[in-house]
Amino acid sequence: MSGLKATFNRAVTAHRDAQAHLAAARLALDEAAMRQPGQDSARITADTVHRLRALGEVLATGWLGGDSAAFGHGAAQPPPFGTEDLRGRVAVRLGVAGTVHGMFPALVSLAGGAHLALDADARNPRVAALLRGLIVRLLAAARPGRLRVLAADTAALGGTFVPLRPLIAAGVLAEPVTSEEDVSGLLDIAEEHARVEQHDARDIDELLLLVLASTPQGRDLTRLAALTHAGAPAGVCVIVAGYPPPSPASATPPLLGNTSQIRMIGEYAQLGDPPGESYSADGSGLAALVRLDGDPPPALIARLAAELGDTVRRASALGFADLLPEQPWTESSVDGLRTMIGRDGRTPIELAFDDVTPHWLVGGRTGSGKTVFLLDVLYGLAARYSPDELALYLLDFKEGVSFAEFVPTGRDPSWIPHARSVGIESDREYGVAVLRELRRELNRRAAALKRHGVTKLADLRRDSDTPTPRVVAVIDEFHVLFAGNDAVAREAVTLLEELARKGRSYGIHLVLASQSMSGIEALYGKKDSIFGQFPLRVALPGGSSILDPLNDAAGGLPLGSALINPSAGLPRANTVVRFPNAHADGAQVAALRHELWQRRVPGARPPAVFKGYESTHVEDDPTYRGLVPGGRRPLALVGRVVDVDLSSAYFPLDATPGRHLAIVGTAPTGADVLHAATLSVSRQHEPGSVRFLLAPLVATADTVADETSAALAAAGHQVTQLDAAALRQQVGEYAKPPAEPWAGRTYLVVFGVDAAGAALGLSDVNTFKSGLDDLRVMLRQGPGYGVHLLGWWRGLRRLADDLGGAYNRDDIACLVALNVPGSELGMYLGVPDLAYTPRANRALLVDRHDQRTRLIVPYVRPGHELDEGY
Ligand SMILES: Nc1ncnc2c1ncn2[C@@H]1O[C@H](COP(=O)(O)OP(=O)(O)OP(=O)(O)O)[C@@H](O)[C@H]1O
Repeated sequence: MSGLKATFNRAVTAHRDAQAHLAAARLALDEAAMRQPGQDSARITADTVHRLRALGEVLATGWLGGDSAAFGHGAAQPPPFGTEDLRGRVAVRLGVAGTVHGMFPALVSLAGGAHLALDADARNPRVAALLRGLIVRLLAAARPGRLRVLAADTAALGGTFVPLRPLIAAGVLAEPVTSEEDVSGLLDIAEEHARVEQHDARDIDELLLLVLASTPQGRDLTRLAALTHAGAPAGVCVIVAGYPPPSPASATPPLLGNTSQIRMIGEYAQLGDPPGESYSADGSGLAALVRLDGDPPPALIARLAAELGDTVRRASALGFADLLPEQPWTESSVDGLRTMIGRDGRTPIELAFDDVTPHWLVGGRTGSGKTVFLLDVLYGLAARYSPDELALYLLDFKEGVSFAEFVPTGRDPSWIPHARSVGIESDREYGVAVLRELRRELNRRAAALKRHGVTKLADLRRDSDTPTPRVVAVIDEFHVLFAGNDAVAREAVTLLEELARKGRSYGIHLVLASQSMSGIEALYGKKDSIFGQFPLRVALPGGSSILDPLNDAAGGLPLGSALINPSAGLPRANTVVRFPNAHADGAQVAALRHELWQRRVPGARPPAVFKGYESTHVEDDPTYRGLVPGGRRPLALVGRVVDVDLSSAYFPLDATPGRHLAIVGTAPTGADVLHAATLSVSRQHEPGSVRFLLAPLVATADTVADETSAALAAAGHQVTQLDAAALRQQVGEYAKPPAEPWAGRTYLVVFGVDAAGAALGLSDVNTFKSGLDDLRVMLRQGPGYGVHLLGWWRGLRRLADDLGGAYNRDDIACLVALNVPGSELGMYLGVPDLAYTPRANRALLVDRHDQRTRLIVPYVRPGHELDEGY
């Protein structure tokens, strides 16, 4: 008993000796600020907060029985706001303890390698309040930038930290994690932090405070224990509730190091001996029960959040402008490209496309900030390097507008002069077209190196006057490319593999971004061969799948931060950076884009743009506008090819048997395609030199047929309307050799050929031949006399029947398939693995004579609604 009494005396004497009146005054202040429930918020002034912080520091230096002289700051001159750098131990108040001699603050040693454990978890409201109070006190005491708090609450799903929400909202406190998986992620971050701090022999840069509202289990508890043993240089402080966990007597939980243990006894707490010191001779801790401070009043938290939020924002403010160089376009990309992408604490972090990290893999769940991160990178690069040093290919597969701001629009004519092609809501086929284009560029560069007799791109750049910019190709949601084990996916894999393997030597760099890698590995056993070439991994929140399976540090990342790993995701190579939100700085981004655009060389071309959702009109096609009479072979234009340049999709109609056009499918777009094909051939003939026989056989096409007829007539062409019977008769005529070969071309334009089935089935009374017999002869011989059929069939079966079976399918060599199932089409064409999925605004162009198969955007008339029912 006398030992205990001596301890009390020591505690109280320490205070008395150290200007007890000052301590008492501060205690009173503390009580006023922290303990009075329902306190009038008007009384909590900035001054109160300042003084609270001051108290934090005084308490920190005035450990019981320690250096009492440290109290000598004097109440009149409280230490300045947030001064604690948390490099060594600090003492933080838990509550008050009392003896017969009076009350004194009960302090616990934290930081500097000291930790705290509570035997009840945060489901105990007093424990929850204590955790909140400790976080508030430490935040209040810490110098801005010196303390980072990560909190986990699997016990109450985050409820423990709800009262601290103003601090979370202000960015002072990271969003607490609530799942065991995310707790593992926090431990990863803490371990990484410890490793980095220990490595760097200098003082710790930042204290990481890990607050766990309950004790993790199994391996994670072992990891937590290891952190408590890591010592002061690790810069980690653990506060864990619910330790030791209830466990069978046989299983002893891993021992925590340098940890004060608190035992909850009803509404009191019993404080164990601080690490390395003792209150008692027998090691039983402080022999006075501690009445824990209650919750910090909400108004106080709000004030603190406002002040700290401001300071934090100012101290660590990271705006889009911070990523930009002083002067645009001054860097050379000979040895690589580099740009700043954000900060780790206060340290700026640069990433590079060079020999070490030629390609990047970016992962993160939807909404994790992938687009923003990519925009930061792209604008950072575009501001540093001129278009002679950098070219961009941007490809986005998702619905949205990731890269839309890089291309001119009706409202804003500017574009990023580095952008060569931009795909928005792209098709997989467009993706493959871009990859093919990149391979062509790679081959061009390989040939140029050979020609110049050099082996390195840098040497080629020195030897040649032609700029050879480094190429960065960004593919957002690239997993879409692999969706479906078909020819498109296979080609994409092959191209990606080649580009990833050889790109480094030729200055072609890939950035693949995705929300998920699952599926890709299952489909192709090629994960390693492709992704092994992507040493730089950028994991945003939820992006662990791009890291090594043992590296789940991305689990607890807050929005606006990314884990950078230049070792293909291996654990222990992580750096967490914060990156600015380019979306939030819209005006600055637009200003930069305009500035770069103004700097473009005169005559620079805007990027080729593919917008997957946009329909296309023949009138806008430069090829169409350039058509004039007199060409050697008339071209029937049907749409735009889904390729990098969106080239015109057409069929040359020459004298080869079978040069006719069949548009197939029930989609009303069929009539529009026929309209475009007819108008395009009409532009290539002088009026009067050609005949158009127009058969509108189905009601759905009447409007289009009338428009076609009117447009032809307006252009001065001769147009004759046919019904089914007249069509049958004309087909009979054209099955015979004309009296005068090459009297001029004739185009039979039939809207709904299938509707002529009955008429074509009739036999000629003289020749006994059916219209179908005549049709087949006409199809073979007609082109030789300048007769071409342009027809829309609504079913593939009807077309096959009209031709007399698949054997005759070359009799109409030019096909535009709309909503025809890929398997049916493949069977008809004799191509079993045909990769075609019918969808609105797309068609497949097949030219049987030159073995061309292309996905196209078929022409529609302006105002045509996209077909439904796919
Ligand atoms: N650095 C940041 N700081 C603050 N907020 C950010 C930051 N980066 C992104 N955000 C916000 O997160 C939200 C999602 O960002 P973003 O659109 O980039 O995500 P995403 O991963 O591309 O999502 P999705 O895949 O659904 O398109 C946006 O509202 C954005 O403002």
